[in-house]
Amino acid sequence: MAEGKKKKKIDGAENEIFASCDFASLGLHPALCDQLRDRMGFEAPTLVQAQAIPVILSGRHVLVNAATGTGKTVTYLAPVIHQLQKYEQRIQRSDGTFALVIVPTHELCMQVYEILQKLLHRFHWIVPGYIMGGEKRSKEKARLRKGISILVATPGRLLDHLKHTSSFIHMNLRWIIFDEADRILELGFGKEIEEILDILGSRPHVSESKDAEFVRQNLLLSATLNEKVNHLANISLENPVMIGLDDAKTQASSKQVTLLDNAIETLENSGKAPVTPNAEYKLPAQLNQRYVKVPCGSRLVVLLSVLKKLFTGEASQKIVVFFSTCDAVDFHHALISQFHGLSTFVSHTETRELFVKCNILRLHGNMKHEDRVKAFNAFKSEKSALLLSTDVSARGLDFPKVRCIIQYDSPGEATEYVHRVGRTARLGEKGDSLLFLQPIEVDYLEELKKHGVMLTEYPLVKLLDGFPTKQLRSRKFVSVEMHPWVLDLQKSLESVILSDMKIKKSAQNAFCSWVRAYSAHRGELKGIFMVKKLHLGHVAKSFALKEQPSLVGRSVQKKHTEKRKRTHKVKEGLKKKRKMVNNEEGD
Ligand SMILES: Nc1ncnc2c1ncn2[C@@H]1O[C@H](COP(=O)(O)OP(=O)(O)OP(=O)(O)O)[C@@H](O)[C@H]1O
Repeated sequence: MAEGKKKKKIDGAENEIFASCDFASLGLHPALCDQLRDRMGFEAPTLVQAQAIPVILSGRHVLVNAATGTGKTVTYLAPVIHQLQKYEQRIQRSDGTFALVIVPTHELCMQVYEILQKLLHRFHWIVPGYIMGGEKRSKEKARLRKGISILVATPGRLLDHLKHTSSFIHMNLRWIIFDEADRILELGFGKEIEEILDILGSRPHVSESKDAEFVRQNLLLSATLNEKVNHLANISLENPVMIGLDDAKTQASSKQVTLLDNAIETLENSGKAPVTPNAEYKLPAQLNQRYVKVPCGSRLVVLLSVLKKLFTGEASQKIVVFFSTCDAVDFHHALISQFHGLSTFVSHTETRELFVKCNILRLHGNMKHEDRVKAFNAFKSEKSALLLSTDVSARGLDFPKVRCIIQYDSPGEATEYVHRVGRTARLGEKGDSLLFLQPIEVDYLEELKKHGVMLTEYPLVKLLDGFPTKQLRSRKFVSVEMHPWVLDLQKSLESVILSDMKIKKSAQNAFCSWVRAYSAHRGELKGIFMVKKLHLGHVAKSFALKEQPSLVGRSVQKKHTEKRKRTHKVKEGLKKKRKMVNNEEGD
């Protein structure tokens, strides 16, 4: 939370974060403005808030596209609260739900709910609430029966209650908001969303329950929009105002965006979302983006070396490492939490210390709900910690002061790259990101370039040369794989695996699911991340496994074929595949 943050300018006016106006001038109620200032520490609106809030207050449907960490949550919550507190007759719990916020993950659900609670402090008659997979249905039913004015929900659980909880009153529903709209669809919840919109009678031209006084207003928000959002926009928004979709227009207007008419006039579009396949994504200008080219077999050693360097250089810092599967998160968490470094080289006292000295947390969709909540809260409040995670953390989560994002397993779609790196460099803060690529994967940089994302190379050899080794070093450049530090560290890692059956099993599981996830890349990315180009022996090495690659490889291939056959039978193949990797998002 960027509480008490001052106005900030980065590299000139175009990267200005805050607008030169105050919340009151946007038309918000004074008590809400006090709340934003006193409780949240927000002195001025961000640019997107200044642009969008007046438009949302006008009642129009809106599609908002703004960079990660620019304050989109308050952009939609503040106008909704403003309108609800304005009702002549105070709304009551028995009136049921007035606003619905649909989000893709449990963590984002909790986060939005917490912000809501803070914003509603002075408006005690407006009741916030949440429903999401993992929670007890019976408790949620009881809360819905009592009445929730603003409800935050994941799509699967929401649909469940819409169908089976008769005491869920939604006849007064006025707002439906999709936060991280594209992710909800990517997770395969398109059908659920259509069903939800049908049940709520909220599709344009379908709804007959509209009267002049009580019009529906739907909002869609994301830092990245893709073709899927076009579809959602078409089925849920009616003649929407687009905010942030046309850079030239929005930047030109960003200085005097406080007037509603001006904002609508300047930003209004035809009503069809102009999303092109190669749309440029907005990234925080102050984000330092790099990639490191690492041969497959040396990946684990390089990851640990980078982490060691980062945590040694700056003892107090927060780093997130993204993996493609839950098993990979579990394995690396277990390994890093017990690895003490080079067994034959460091002194006795040193070996007692962890190789990467920090609090190590993990977060993924296969964890128990309570453990997810614990990890999420811990990483939020820690001053220094390492979070190992799947993409369950990639969207919308606002962990304060994250210094660096490491994408150890590549993200796939460029949109996912943007959201992962968006966990750092929020609201004008500094941030670094590092993308791991194997030499056979470097074409991925071209893929990112198509979306205006440019990375510079990380000096890997310099990093490796900075570590001590037993062997005398020749002056000549040796390959990364043959670097003495890499050889020594790899040996030590392999000895940990050899001496502990439990962690060995975890490494094998992680290896198998990693290969499965690798083969699940879709579309053009299949041509970059090709399983057949992988050397499975080297992949095994990257899990510190010494096993013959063919043994593990065969079982993986067999499992993979079986899985494919099963998946074919399931209608919604995409949903299945994504859940295999990330599990339980959106339910
Ligand atoms: N006007 C403001 N002044 C100061 N801080 C703000 C303001 N508005 C939002 N913030 C803070 O900025 C941070 C980012 O906000 P938020 O999470 O809403 O961004 P976002 O655009 O939704 O990001 P993402 O695309 O990653 O979901 C939060 O810590 C929030 O508290």
